[in-house]
Amino acid sequence: MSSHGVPMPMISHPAGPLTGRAEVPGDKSISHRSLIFGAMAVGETRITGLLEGEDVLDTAKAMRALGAEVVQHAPGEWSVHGVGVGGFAEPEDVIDCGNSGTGVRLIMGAVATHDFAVTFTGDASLRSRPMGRVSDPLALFGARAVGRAGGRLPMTLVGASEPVPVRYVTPVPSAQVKSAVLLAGLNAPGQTVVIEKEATRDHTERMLAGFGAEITVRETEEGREITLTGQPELKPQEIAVPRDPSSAAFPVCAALITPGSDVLVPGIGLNPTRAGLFTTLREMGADLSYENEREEGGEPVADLRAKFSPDMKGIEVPAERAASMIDEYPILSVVACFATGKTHCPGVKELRVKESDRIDAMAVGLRANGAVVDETEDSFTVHGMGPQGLPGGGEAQARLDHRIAMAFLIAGMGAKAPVRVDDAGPVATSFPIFEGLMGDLGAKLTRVNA
Ligand SMILES: O=C(O)C1=C[C@@H](OP(=O)(O)O)[C@@H](O)[C@H](O)C1
Ligand SMILES: C=C(OP(=O)(O)O)C(=O)O
Repeated sequence: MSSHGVPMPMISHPAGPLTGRAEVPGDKSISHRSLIFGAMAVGETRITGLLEGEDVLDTAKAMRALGAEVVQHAPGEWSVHGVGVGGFAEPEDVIDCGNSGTGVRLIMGAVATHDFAVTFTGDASLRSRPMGRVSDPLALFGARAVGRAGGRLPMTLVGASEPVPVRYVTPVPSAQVKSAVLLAGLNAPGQTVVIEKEATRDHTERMLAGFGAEITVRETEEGREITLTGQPELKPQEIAVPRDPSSAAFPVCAALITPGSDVLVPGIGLNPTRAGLFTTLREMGADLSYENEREEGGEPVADLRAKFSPDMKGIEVPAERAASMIDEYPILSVVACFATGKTHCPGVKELRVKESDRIDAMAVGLRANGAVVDETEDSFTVHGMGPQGLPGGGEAQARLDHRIAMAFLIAGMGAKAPVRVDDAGPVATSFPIFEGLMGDLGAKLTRVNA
């Protein structure tokens, strides 16, 4: 079920070879930021390759509600006429961010240093996720938040009328928390400093610098320290959004586990804060190569070529790598079923507060399809079954989580028997063309009645 629909069950049947070219959509993290930063610049930002998934479309609506002019000109081609830092207007209604943690947390940051109140909500998944991790640091700027028990949405944020700059050490490895503080800092006078002990994706730092903000990053004993000078005039940009490595993960992993496959996934951003899955797969012995390596918009980019890999081995995934592949653990746990030996993933407590509890969702769904998975509060282990792979034949619950739905649909392609997913609707939040794209490669996905 998407935030507005009925459940859409889907069955993924064991597939023949998957072959061809998989042009995945634009990066979700960069798409949200293009719209939000564009809305805070003075003048017109033009965007190509924007991800038109539900999460990003909800952010576009929110930017309109705050006073920016956001226009779609053609598929993927958008413009945002920004209102300048400090220029947002009080929205007339509640802001509904649907399924998107990134959307709600970044927008909460962006409005926290404006002198008005905004009420935020989302779908059942987003309403279950913790927002205190954002409202706590925003209180340091002078904002006040009232939400449901446990810091859940709906939540009303009363912005600071006289914001002060903040120094904040993030207590969890989260680019959303870091970004919320930096966005609030944009409209506070003086320098806002965020320190993160573990580096998380750095799109906010890179893009704000591109928009002309004064932002510096240095390594200190405490961690990675980011200093932003408040109240800049952000200059509008031309942004070409690179293709999303988190979406590329699905056709890549499908090829690795499906006999005879050879798939090319062109133009994928390999920013080191995002590319942990591909490093892990190569360590496991996957036949995954980077072709035509180049730079685009200051980011490393390559075409990924993935081939069926019957000789993968289970590995210990370093905990330090977790942030750089945090959204990819569901699909990694599927690939791990097809490797020989155990794959152990420590340091992944954050998976418990995503769109679903992803450790539990994967463990339960994989077990229902014949795998052995152990879990602790902050880790899990998949007992690989070697090239004979996953038996399949079971159902998995998507739990309003796009990555869980897609991971199990990919599992069915390499499994011995079909895998049924109770609801493929959430896939549209980040990868609206998934069904057609995988079908064109040779996957057999069928929609069934609820
Ligand atoms: O900043 C971002 O764009 C994101 C940060 C990550 O969340 P956390 O900040 O909660 O780790 C990630 O899981 C999410 O898909 C996108
Ligand atoms: C965690 C994710 O997204 P968000 O936090 O933006 O809902 C994701 O896309 O895997």
